[in-house]
Amino acid sequence: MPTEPIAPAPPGAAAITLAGVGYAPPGHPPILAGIDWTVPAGAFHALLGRSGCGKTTLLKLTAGLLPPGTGTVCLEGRAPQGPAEGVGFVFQTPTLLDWSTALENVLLPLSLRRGPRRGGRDRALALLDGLGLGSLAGRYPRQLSGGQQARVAIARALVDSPRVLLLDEPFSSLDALTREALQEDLAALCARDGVTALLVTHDIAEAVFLADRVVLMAAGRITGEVTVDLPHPRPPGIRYDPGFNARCRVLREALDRA
Ligand SMILES: Nc1ncnc2c1ncn2[C@@H]1O[C@H](COP(=O)(O)OP(=O)(O)OP(=O)(O)O)[C@@H](O)[C@H]1O
Repeated sequence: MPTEPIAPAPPGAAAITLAGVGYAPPGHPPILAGIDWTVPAGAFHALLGRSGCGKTTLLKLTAGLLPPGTGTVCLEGRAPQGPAEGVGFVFQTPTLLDWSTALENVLLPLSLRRGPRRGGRDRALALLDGLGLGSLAGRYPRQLSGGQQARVAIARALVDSPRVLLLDEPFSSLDALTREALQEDLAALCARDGVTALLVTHDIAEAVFLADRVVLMAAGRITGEVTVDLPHPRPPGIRYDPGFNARCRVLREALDRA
């Protein structure tokens, strides 16, 4: 059934709200309990925690891919019900279609929804170009490196001009230099388009580089929140700044305590 278009949330209004959210898979103990979290429109929040603490489960609930057992999830003013217009998702692995070119993969969300929109191809090519893949648009995934495939996945998530981007450790399989380059591209694209982003990561420096606010999670509960009061988007050189490293240390110590 077609859904009504949703007006973008004004800057500062809540784009994502989780209230008292808990989840237990059928026949299993709870993975998440008592999650309260608000992401304002246009903000970039990161969810940081050790492997297995429940980060991916929380992102799936936010996207509407899982229903909450308790509490409520509100994404742009409504309860999410699976993939929705205005919401982009980047998974842990690029999950590209092997038989489609990079450009065709980027255009996929438009083709699935209502056929390629006017200007969709131009936007896809511009995104690929902006991510350094302008000359590789006609290549198939097997002809691309892991980092290039990750870039295609980001372009695909952005092609429909999402207002909200949900990212699940999108760079975790990449080498450090490629990861940093992609973090810089992502920060620039989100800042340029005013996208609200929620990034799941276990990389402390990645959270500090990208996020305005970092939420810490352990054993299915939020254990702390830290505001990252650094300029946004951050210049690459900030990684060598003592203030950047001090914030990484604060998060590291908070994770150790959790
Ligand atoms: N469908 C399920 N049934 C039972 N247990 C599950 C199910 N899905 C996840 N779990 C368990 O819930 C916990 C949280 O899983 P989740 O994938 O959310 O963690 P995560 O923090 O994203 O981990 P990672 O950083 O390793 O990706 C894990 O212990 C996992 O084994």
